[in-house]
Amino acid sequence: MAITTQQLIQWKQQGRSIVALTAWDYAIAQLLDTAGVDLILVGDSMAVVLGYETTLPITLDEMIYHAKSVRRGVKRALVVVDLPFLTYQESLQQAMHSAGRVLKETGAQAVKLEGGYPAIAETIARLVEAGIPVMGHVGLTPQSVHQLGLRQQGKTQEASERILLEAIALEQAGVFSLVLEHIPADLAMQITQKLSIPTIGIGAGTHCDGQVLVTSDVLGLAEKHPPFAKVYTNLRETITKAVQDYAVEVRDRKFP
Ligand SMILES: Nc1nc(=O)c2c([nH]1)NC[C@@H]1CN(c3ccc(C(=O)N[C@@H](CCC(=O)O)C(=O)O)cc3)CN21
Ligand SMILES: CC(C)C(=O)C(=O)O
Ligand SMILES: [Mg+2]
Repeated sequence: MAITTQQLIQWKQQGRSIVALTAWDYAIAQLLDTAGVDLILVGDSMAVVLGYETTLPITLDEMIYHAKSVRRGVKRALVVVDLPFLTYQESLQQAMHSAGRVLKETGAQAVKLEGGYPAIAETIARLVEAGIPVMGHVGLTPQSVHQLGLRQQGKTQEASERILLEAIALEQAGVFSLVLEHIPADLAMQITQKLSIPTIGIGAGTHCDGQVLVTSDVLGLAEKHPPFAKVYTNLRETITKAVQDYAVEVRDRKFP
Protein backbone atom coordinates (compact mmCIF):
# COMPACT_ATOMS: atom_id res chain seq x y z
CA MET A 1 0.00 0.00 0.00
CA ALA A 2 1.34 3.40 -0.95
CA ILE A 3 2.41 5.77 1.84
CA THR A 4 0.67 9.16 2.06
CA THR A 5 1.75 12.50 3.48
CA GLN A 6 -1.01 12.12 6.11
CA GLN A 7 0.49 8.83 7.22
CA LEU A 8 3.87 10.45 7.87
CA ILE A 9 2.19 13.02 10.13
CA GLN A 10 0.45 10.16 12.02
CA TRP A 11 3.77 8.36 12.42
CA LYS A 12 5.18 11.42 14.19
CA GLN A 13 2.29 11.28 16.67
CA GLN A 14 2.95 7.56 17.17
CA GLY A 15 6.70 8.07 17.57
CA ARG A 16 7.51 5.90 14.55
CA SER A 17 10.70 7.09 12.84
CA ILE A 18 10.60 7.83 9.10
CA VAL A 19 13.26 6.22 6.88
CA ALA A 20 14.20 8.34 3.87
CA LEU A 21 16.89 8.03 1.19
CA THR A 22 17.56 9.62 -2.20
CA ALA A 23 17.27 7.88 -5.58
CA TRP A 24 18.06 8.92 -9.13
CA ASP A 25 17.00 5.96 -11.30
CA TYR A 26 14.68 2.96 -11.58
CA ALA A 27 17.16 0.36 -10.32
CA ILE A 28 18.10 2.18 -7.11
CA ALA A 29 14.51 3.24 -6.42
CA GLN A 30 13.23 -0.32 -6.83
CA LEU A 31 15.85 -1.65 -4.41
CA LEU A 32 15.11 1.04 -1.80
CA ASP A 33 11.36 0.57 -2.07
CA THR A 34 11.60 -3.21 -1.73
CA ALA A 35 13.95 -2.79 1.26
CA GLY A 36 11.20 -0.79 3.01
CA VAL A 37 12.35 2.83 2.71
CA ASP A 38 9.34 5.06 3.56
CA LEU A 39 10.19 8.21 1.62
CA ILE A 40 12.27 8.36 -1.56
CA LEU A 41 13.63 11.77 -2.47
CA VAL A 42 14.69 12.50 -6.02
CA GLY A 43 17.21 14.98 -4.64
CA ASP A 44 19.06 17.56 -6.67
CA SER A 45 22.10 16.00 -4.92
CA MET A 46 21.98 13.51 -7.83
CA ALA A 47 24.25 16.22 -9.26
CA VAL A 48 27.02 14.12 -7.66
CA VAL A 49 26.18 10.98 -9.66
CA LEU A 50 25.99 13.13 -12.80
CA GLY A 51 29.48 14.51 -12.14
CA TYR A 52 28.68 18.06 -10.99
CA GLU A 53 30.42 19.79 -8.05
CA THR A 54 27.28 21.51 -6.71
CA THR A 55 23.52 21.09 -7.11
CA LEU A 56 23.20 24.38 -9.01
CA PRO A 57 23.48 23.15 -12.64
CA ILE A 58 20.66 20.58 -12.39
CA THR A 59 17.68 21.57 -14.56
CA LEU A 60 13.96 20.94 -14.14
CA ASP A 61 13.98 18.73 -17.25
CA GLU A 62 16.77 16.59 -15.73
CA MET A 63 14.85 16.28 -12.44
CA ILE A 64 11.72 15.24 -14.32
CA TYR A 65 13.61 12.70 -16.47
CA HIS A 66 15.10 11.06 -13.36
CA ALA A 67 11.90 11.32 -11.29
CA LYS A 68 9.96 9.44 -13.99
CA SER A 69 12.49 6.64 -13.88
CA VAL A 70 12.42 6.56 -10.04
CA ARG A 71 8.62 6.56 -9.99
CA ARG A 72 8.50 3.44 -12.19
CA GLY A 73 10.50 1.57 -9.54
CA VAL A 74 8.37 2.53 -6.52
CA LYS A 75 5.23 0.83 -5.24
CA ARG A 76 5.11 1.76 -1.54
CA ALA A 77 7.31 4.76 -0.68
CA LEU A 78 6.24 8.37 -0.92
CA VAL A 79 8.16 9.98 -3.81
CA VAL A 80 9.28 13.59 -3.32
CA VAL A 81 11.15 15.60 -5.98
CA ASP A 82 13.49 18.56 -5.35
CA LEU A 83 12.69 21.67 -7.37
CA PRO A 84 16.14 22.74 -8.62
CA PHE A 85 17.84 26.11 -8.20
CA LEU A 86 15.93 29.02 -9.81
CA THR A 87 12.90 27.01 -10.90
CA TYR A 88 10.74 28.42 -8.06
CA GLN A 89 12.38 31.56 -6.60
CA GLU A 90 11.58 33.92 -9.49
CA SER A 91 7.81 34.19 -9.02
CA LEU A 92 4.76 32.31 -7.81
CA GLN A 93 3.90 31.56 -11.45
CA GLN A 94 7.31 29.98 -11.97
CA ALA A 95 6.97 27.85 -8.82
CA MET A 96 3.44 26.74 -9.76
CA HIS A 97 4.56 25.85 -13.30
CA SER A 98 7.61 23.88 -12.08
CA ALA A 99 5.80 22.02 -9.29
CA GLY A 100 2.85 21.35 -11.59
CA ARG A 101 5.10 19.86 -14.26
CA VAL A 102 6.75 17.56 -11.69
CA LEU A 103 3.42 16.21 -10.42
CA LYS A 104 1.81 15.92 -13.87
CA GLU A 105 4.77 14.44 -15.75
CA THR A 106 6.41 12.17 -13.15
CA GLY A 107 3.64 10.80 -10.94
CA ALA A 108 5.57 11.86 -7.81
CA GLN A 109 3.37 12.84 -4.85
CA ALA A 110 5.21 15.95 -3.62
CA VAL A 111 7.91 18.55 -4.26
CA LYS A 112 10.59 20.00 -1.97
CA LEU A 113 11.72 23.65 -1.98
CA GLU A 114 14.70 25.08 -0.09
CA GLY A 115 14.46 28.03 2.30
CA GLY A 116 12.15 29.46 4.93
CA TYR A 117 12.31 33.21 4.26
CA PRO A 118 8.96 35.05 3.86
CA ALA A 119 8.76 34.93 0.02
CA ILE A 120 9.31 31.15 0.00
CA ALA A 121 6.78 30.57 2.77
CA GLU A 122 4.27 32.64 0.76
CA THR A 123 4.98 30.63 -2.42
CA ILE A 124 4.62 27.35 -0.52
CA ALA A 125 1.28 28.45 0.96
CA ARG A 126 -0.05 29.07 -2.56
CA LEU A 127 1.25 25.73 -3.91
CA VAL A 128 -0.41 23.91 -1.00
CA GLU A 129 -3.68 25.79 -1.64
CA ALA A 130 -3.50 24.59 -5.25
CA GLY A 131 -3.29 20.98 -4.07
CA ILE A 132 0.45 20.40 -4.33
CA PRO A 133 1.99 18.67 -1.28
CA VAL A 134 5.22 20.47 -0.32
CA MET A 135 8.17 19.44 1.83
CA GLY A 136 10.28 22.24 3.33
CA HIS A 137 14.07 22.35 3.80
CA VAL A 138 15.93 24.67 6.22
CA GLY A 139 19.35 24.88 7.87
CA LEU A 140 22.06 24.17 5.31
CA THR A 141 20.39 24.74 1.94
CA PRO A 142 22.92 23.57 -0.69
CA GLN A 143 21.37 25.70 -3.47
CA SER A 144 22.79 28.69 -1.49
CA VAL A 145 26.29 27.16 -1.36
CA HIS A 146 27.94 30.32 -2.71
CA GLN A 147 26.51 32.30 0.22
CA LEU A 148 26.52 29.74 3.03
CA GLY A 149 29.29 27.33 2.07
CA LEU A 150 28.73 23.81 3.42
CA ARG A 151 29.26 24.57 7.11
CA GLN A 152 26.83 23.76 9.89
CA GLN A 153 24.11 26.42 10.17
CA GLY A 154 22.35 27.82 13.27
CA LYS A 155 25.43 27.96 15.48
CA THR A 156 24.82 31.42 16.97
CA GLN A 157 21.79 32.34 19.11
CA GLU A 158 20.60 34.70 16.36
CA ALA A 159 20.97 32.14 13.56
CA SER A 160 19.30 29.39 15.56
CA GLU A 161 16.32 31.65 16.37
CA ARG A 162 15.99 32.52 12.69
CA ILE A 163 15.90 28.85 11.67
CA LEU A 164 13.29 28.08 14.34
CA LEU A 165 11.11 30.96 13.08
CA GLU A 166 11.52 29.73 9.48
CA ALA A 167 10.44 26.23 10.53
CA ILE A 168 7.32 27.63 12.21
CA ALA A 169 6.53 29.80 9.17
CA LEU A 170 6.82 26.78 6.86
CA GLU A 171 4.50 24.69 9.05
CA GLN A 172 2.00 27.55 8.92
CA ALA A 173 2.41 27.69 5.13
CA GLY A 174 1.31 24.06 5.04
CA VAL A 175 4.36 21.86 4.45
CA PHE A 176 3.65 18.22 5.35
CA SER A 177 7.22 17.62 6.51
CA LEU A 178 10.47 19.54 6.93
CA VAL A 179 14.10 18.62 6.18
CA LEU A 180 16.57 19.94 8.77
CA GLU A 181 20.07 19.88 7.27
CA HIS A 182 23.40 20.26 9.12
CA ILE A 183 22.21 22.13 12.23
CA PRO A 184 23.02 21.50 15.92
CA ALA A 185 21.15 18.53 17.46
CA ASP A 186 19.61 20.66 20.22
CA LEU A 187 18.15 23.11 17.69
CA ALA A 188 16.73 20.19 15.65
CA MET A 189 15.20 18.79 18.85
CA GLN A 190 13.63 22.14 19.70
CA ILE A 191 12.12 22.45 16.20
CA THR A 192 10.92 18.82 16.27
CA GLN A 193 9.14 19.38 19.60
CA LYS A 194 7.60 22.66 18.45
CA LEU A 195 6.13 21.38 15.15
CA SER A 196 3.20 19.00 14.56
CA ILE A 197 4.60 17.91 11.19
CA PRO A 198 7.52 15.44 11.00
CA THR A 199 11.10 16.71 10.76
CA ILE A 200 13.54 14.68 8.66
CA GLY A 201 17.13 15.24 9.70
CA ILE A 202 20.38 15.07 7.74
CA GLY A 203 23.31 15.97 9.96
CA ALA A 204 20.82 17.24 12.57
CA GLY A 205 21.17 14.70 15.39
CA THR A 206 18.98 11.89 16.66
CA HIS A 207 15.93 13.85 17.83
CA CYS A 208 14.25 14.32 14.44
CA ASP A 209 11.12 12.39 13.41
CA GLY A 210 13.08 10.65 10.65
CA GLN A 211 16.43 10.63 8.87
CA VAL A 212 17.51 11.09 5.26
CA LEU A 213 20.91 10.52 3.64
CA VAL A 214 22.17 10.66 0.07
CA THR A 215 22.15 7.05 -1.17
CA SER A 216 25.45 7.34 -3.04
CA ASP A 217 27.06 8.24 0.34
CA VAL A 218 25.37 5.35 2.21
CA LEU A 219 26.52 2.90 -0.48
CA GLY A 220 30.05 4.26 -0.71
CA LEU A 221 29.62 5.25 -4.36
CA ALA A 222 30.48 8.93 -3.90
CA GLU A 223 34.11 10.03 -4.17
CA LYS A 224 33.67 12.15 -1.02
CA HIS A 225 30.85 12.57 1.46
CA PRO A 226 29.78 15.07 4.13
CA PRO A 227 31.05 14.54 7.71
CA PHE A 228 27.55 13.57 8.91
CA ALA A 229 26.98 10.79 6.35
CA LYS A 230 27.52 7.14 7.32
CA VAL A 231 28.98 4.81 4.71
CA TYR A 232 27.22 1.46 5.28
CA THR A 233 29.01 -0.38 2.47
CA ASN A 234 31.82 0.45 0.06
CA LEU A 235 30.46 -0.18 -3.42
CA ARG A 236 33.38 1.70 -5.02
CA GLU A 237 35.67 -1.09 -3.79
CA THR A 238 33.20 -3.85 -4.70
CA ILE A 239 32.63 -2.53 -8.22
CA THR A 240 36.32 -1.84 -8.88
CA LYS A 241 37.22 -5.39 -7.81
CA ALA A 242 34.48 -6.95 -9.98
CA VAL A 243 35.49 -4.92 -13.04
CA GLN A 244 39.20 -5.73 -12.54
CA ASP A 245 38.43 -9.45 -12.17
CA TYR A 246 36.38 -9.33 -15.37
CA ALA A 247 39.16 -7.48 -17.22
CA VAL A 248 41.75 -10.06 -16.15
CA GLU A 249 39.55 -12.96 -17.26
CA VAL A 250 38.82 -11.37 -20.65
CA ARG A 251 42.52 -10.64 -21.27
CA ASP A 252 43.51 -14.16 -20.17
CA ARG A 253 40.71 -15.58 -22.36
CA LYS A 254 39.25 -17.28 -19.25
CA PHE A 255 35.87 -15.65 -19.83
CA PRO A 256 33.61 -16.81 -21.32
N1 LIG B 1 27.00 13.23 -1.88
C1 LIG B 1 26.35 14.24 -1.30
N2 LIG B 1 25.88 14.09 -0.05
C2 LIG B 1 25.22 15.11 0.56
O1 LIG B 1 24.76 14.93 1.71
C3 LIG B 1 25.06 16.33 -0.14
C4 LIG B 1 25.55 16.41 -1.46
N3 LIG B 1 26.19 15.37 -2.00
N4 LIG B 1 25.39 17.54 -2.20
C5 LIG B 1 24.47 18.53 -1.72
C6 LIG B 1 24.65 18.71 -0.28
C7 LIG B 1 26.03 19.20 0.11
N5 LIG B 1 26.21 18.60 1.40
C8 LIG B 1 27.38 18.76 2.17
C9 LIG B 1 28.60 18.55 1.60
C10 LIG B 1 29.76 18.73 2.34
C11 LIG B 1 29.68 19.13 3.67
C12 LIG B 1 30.95 19.35 4.44
O2 LIG B 1 31.98 18.81 4.11
N6 LIG B 1 30.93 20.19 5.47
C13 LIG B 1 32.12 20.53 6.29
C14 LIG B 1 32.61 21.93 5.98
C15 LIG B 1 33.09 22.05 4.61
C16 LIG B 1 33.45 23.51 4.24
O3 LIG B 1 33.32 24.41 5.08
O4 LIG B 1 33.80 23.73 3.08
C17 LIG B 1 31.72 20.54 7.75
O5 LIG B 1 32.59 20.25 8.56
O6 LIG B 1 30.60 20.89 8.07
C18 LIG B 1 28.43 19.33 4.23
C19 LIG B 1 27.29 19.15 3.48
C20 LIG B 1 25.06 17.83 1.76
N7 LIG B 1 24.48 17.46 0.46
C1 LIG C 1 19.92 15.60 1.19
C2 LIG C 1 18.55 15.92 0.77
C3 LIG C 1 17.75 16.52 1.86
C4 LIG C 1 18.48 16.71 -0.50
O1 LIG C 1 17.95 17.78 -0.58
C5 LIG C 1 19.10 16.11 -1.69
O2 LIG C 1 19.53 14.95 -1.66
O3 LIG C 1 19.16 16.81 -2.71
MG1 LIG D 1 18.36 18.74 -2.44
